[in-house]
Formats: sequence, structure tokens, C-alpha cells
Amino acid sequence: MAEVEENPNIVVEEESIKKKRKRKRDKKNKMVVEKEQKKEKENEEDDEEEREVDDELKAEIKKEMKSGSGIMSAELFSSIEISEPTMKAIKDMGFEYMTQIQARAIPPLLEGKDVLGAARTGSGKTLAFLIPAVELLYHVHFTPRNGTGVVVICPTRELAIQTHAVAKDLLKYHSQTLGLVIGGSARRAEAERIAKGANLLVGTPGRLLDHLRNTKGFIYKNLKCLVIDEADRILEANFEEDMQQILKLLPKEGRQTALFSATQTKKVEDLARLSLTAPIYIDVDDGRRRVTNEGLQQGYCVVPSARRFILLYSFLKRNLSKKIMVFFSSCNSVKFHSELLRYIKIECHDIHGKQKQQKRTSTFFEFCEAKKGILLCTDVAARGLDIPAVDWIVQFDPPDEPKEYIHRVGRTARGEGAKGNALLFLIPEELQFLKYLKAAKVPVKEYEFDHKKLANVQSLLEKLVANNYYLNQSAKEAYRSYLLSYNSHSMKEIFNVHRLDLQAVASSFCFSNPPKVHLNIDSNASKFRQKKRKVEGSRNGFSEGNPYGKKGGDDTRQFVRY
Ligand SMILES: Nc1ncnc2c1ncn2[C@@H]1O[C@H](COP(=O)(O)OP(=O)(O)OP(=O)(O)O)[C@@H](O)[C@H]1O
Repeated sequence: MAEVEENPNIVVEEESIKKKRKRKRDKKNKMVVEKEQKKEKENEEDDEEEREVDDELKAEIKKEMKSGSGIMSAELFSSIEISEPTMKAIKDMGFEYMTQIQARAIPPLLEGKDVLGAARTGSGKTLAFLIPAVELLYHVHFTPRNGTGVVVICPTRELAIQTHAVAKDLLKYHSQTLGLVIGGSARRAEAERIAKGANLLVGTPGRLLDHLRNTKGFIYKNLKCLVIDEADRILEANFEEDMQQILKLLPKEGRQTALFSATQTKKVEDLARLSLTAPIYIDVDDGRRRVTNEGLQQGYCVVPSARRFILLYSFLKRNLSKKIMVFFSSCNSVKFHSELLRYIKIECHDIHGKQKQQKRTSTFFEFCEAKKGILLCTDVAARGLDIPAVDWIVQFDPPDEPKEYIHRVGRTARGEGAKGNALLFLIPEELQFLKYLKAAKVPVKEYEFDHKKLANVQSLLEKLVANNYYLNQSAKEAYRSYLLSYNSHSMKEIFNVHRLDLQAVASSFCFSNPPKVHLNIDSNASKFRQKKRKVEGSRNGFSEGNPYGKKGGDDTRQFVRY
């Protein structure tokens, strides 16, 4: 060491090394500081960017709200006064922002006002009426001893089951009780549940009336709120008698009433029956240029009657990886077509009103869970059902009116940003229906299909149906039901059974000739035929002298009228 100290050069050298090291340290520190500053700046920029994205998102939601194209609102559930247990349940469902119908309908309902709510399919109407219903029961401290405080009426059993399930989730952190009453299920178990006290009761009209009349211990004198889902349907003729009786039995004094639907009724006579008090009419989609969802691509194809099934078969075969619902006009037609498709190795589910409820329910849940598959159904599945991720809605038989078309296609493209497709089959005679769809603000494009690409299986199918007794019976019933439901179509000027070419109709049910079936077609038919003949001649050969529409001496078709 001494040697080192004595050597000035070395000392100088040490000094310079120290300086160098210090410079290096300083440089390093400077770099670290600069790096940190850069990072801070970047963070600030990120924050700024996030704020901008947030603002953009909010602006987007607001813009959508204004333009009416989206279903979401910019309002948070937390911005309205909802109890903690309900709020917790909503959080569990994963919802933060309200949909537009929820933002507009929940506040007046919470205030106890009567509401008529209209918003497109899949826009969250169920929670719009269930949240205030649950809040009402909670705030008036309903206990099982008080009986039923809220009744929710749905037109179909599956919809009631689904609404009951949503109510169950919403009541998760509440002490209030819940009940479900639907036709086709065990009446006694339902009665026991009611007698124990079901504060919120969901049901279909017939079974509800049955319990109101016959179930001992059903306390409904404390009813505070009546909700009618798919109100326009419930107030239609089929439910009229049951509804009249239900409304007679339920208390009116101090009762709140809420009506919801995608196609809301405005008929004064419907509303008068419900004794509404200064109802608030909320139509979220008022002024929108279309009534169906943005993400829904809709088309129709014109197909000769005889080729309808072949087109359906070819379509399904090409889309086996998709989730598809096919609508028919009768239970028998669903039954036959599902049997036929299974025979020719196309797996499918079927749901219709002639099945046992247990089968209907299990099919419904199976199809809900399926990633792909085909469900053949009647209009029993047209309204309200929230089946996840349906790709295609095929209307093999036309709906009774544009309103039903809207509900059917509403089973796809549900919720914000969802996509879906719809295909309507029309025979050339039915093309006028498009005019009515247009008037109802439903945008449909023509989808062309290549006739040459259709499967060449007609004669094979005819052989199959001719040689299989059960399939043959089923086909006959389906053919008959098709004609009967065609005859009862509400838009008779378009869907006129007397204009149908029966030979062609029979072909689509895989018959080589129209089968002999018993029909009970209205007597106005002959008047229509006479009138029609004068105007455009007889297209299908019906006349007084030829009541079965035979097409000449060698016509072997059999068609019996009663
Ligand atoms: N606030 C929300 N945010 C996000 N999704 C929601 C919200 N509210 C409801 N949903 C979801 O939107 C879907 C459609 O809701 P819902 O079944 O109530 O529609 P709807 O308006 O009753 O349709 P329809 O007219 O066909 O009966 C459901 O899957 C539901 O869980």
C-alpha cells in the first residue's frame, strides 16, 4: 500500500478511475431517472388513453341510445335505488349497465306506477319487470304468511319456467318465496307450495285460474302487482276467457299492473279490462326504422310448394354444424318432419303442444345447452324463450301475422351485438306477405337458391313414406293439419287454402298423390271459390261440379271435404 501511496501517478490514476466511476454512476442514475420519467409519462399517456377510450365508450353507448340501434343504456344499475340483496344478485348475473327498457321502465315501476313496456326481442324485459317486483315484495316485508304479492303471467309453460328461473336468481339473497304454476305439471305439489305462501308467483293462465278457483289456502287478497309478459298474446282470443276470470278474481284496489311485450298492445279495449291507472307507455324502439335486431340478417326464398321439404332438407344438411330452429304451423307437422328427418339420418329435437310437459321441458333445456343442432317447433317456442346462440331461424310454414314473425326471429341475435340469421319460406302465391312485413318495418332480402343443387331424393322419400306405416300415418296427419292451419290463417287474402295446389302440397309431404284426409273447412270456401273463379279463374280446379279439384279423368288424388 505504502508503495502505492508514494507513487503520485498511481494516485492520479486512482483519482481518474474514481471520477470515471462516479460519471458512470451518475450516467446510470440519470438513465434510471429518465427511464422512470419515461415510464411515468407513458403511464400518464395510458391513463389518458384509457380515459379517452372510456369516454368514447360512453359516447358510443349514448350515441347508440340516441340512434336507438343498440339495446344498452349508459345507466348503471347502481345509479337507481335498488336494495342490497337485489343489487348483489344482479352483480352475480354479471350485469352492470341497464338495457334501455330497464333504464326507462324500472324507475316508474319502483314508484308504483302502471307501465306498458315495449322493446325489441332479447332486450332484457324480464329483468325490467322482475327487479321492481322483487323490490316491492322486499320493501313491504312480504313473508310466506302474507301469501302472493306479485303474479307474473306468461303465455307458454317454457317461458314461465324460464321467468321463474330468473326470479329465483334475483331472489337469491332475499327471504321472499317463489312459486311456479304451469299446465301439464303436478298440480298437487304446486298447490302445496301455494298454500305455504309463494310471494312471487309465475304461471300460465289456465293453471293459474285453476289454483285461484280450487286451491285451498291460496292467499291472493294481498296482491300488490300483476305483471303480464307477452301481453298482446295473453290478451288475444285464445286466453280471453281464462284472463277474464283471472282479472275478476284478483284484487284491483291498490294493485299495480305492468304489461310487457316486443309487440305491445295499444288496443283500448284490451287495456280497459285491466283497470290500469294512468299507465305510462314506454316504447324504447319508437321511431326506429326497423323493429328487429341490428345483428339479424333476414331473407326469404320463393319455393314451389312441391319443393319445400327438399329445400329444407338440403338447407339442414348443409348447416349441420349450426344451431337452428325451424317453425311449423302445427304439432302434427313438427311430429312428422322430426320423424322423417331422423329416418333419413338428420338428428333433431322437436317441441310442440301435444307432447307431455316433461318431454317438452327436457327438450327445451337440452336445446338451450346444445352448441349445435336442430329444433323443430310450433309457435309454442316463438315468444320470450332465451335460448343461447341460435344461428338460424327457419320459418318453414309462414307465421300467422308479421307480429308473430318478429317474435319467431327474435329467438336469435339476442342481446347487445349478437348476430343471427333468419330464413322465411314462401310459395309464389304467398309473396304478398312481404308487403306486410315491410309495413311492419321488417327488412327482408330475397335469398336465391340453385334448384339444380337441391338433393334429388323426392322419389326415395315418396317410397319411404309409402312403405312405412307409421311414417305414412304421421305424414297424413301432418298434411291434414297443414291444410287446416292454412285455412285458419288470419291473413286469408294471402294464405288462402283454396288456392293451394294440393298435388304440390302432397309432394312436399312426400306423397306421390294427395292422400285421403278428413277436413272441416269452412263453408265460406265455396263462396270464395265462386268469387275467385269470376275474377281469375280456378287455379286448383275446385268448382261446384268438381268439389275435390280433380284434374281430369286420370286424376287419382283423393281429397275429402266435410
Ligand atoms: N342489463 C343487462 N345487461 C346485459 N345483458 C342483459 C341485461 N339484462 C338482461 N340481459 C340478458 O339479455 C338476454 C335477453 O333478455 P330477456 O330474455 O329478458 O329479453 P326480452 O326482452 O324479454 O326478449 P323477448 O321479447 O324475446 O321475450 C338474456 O340473456 C338476459 O340475461
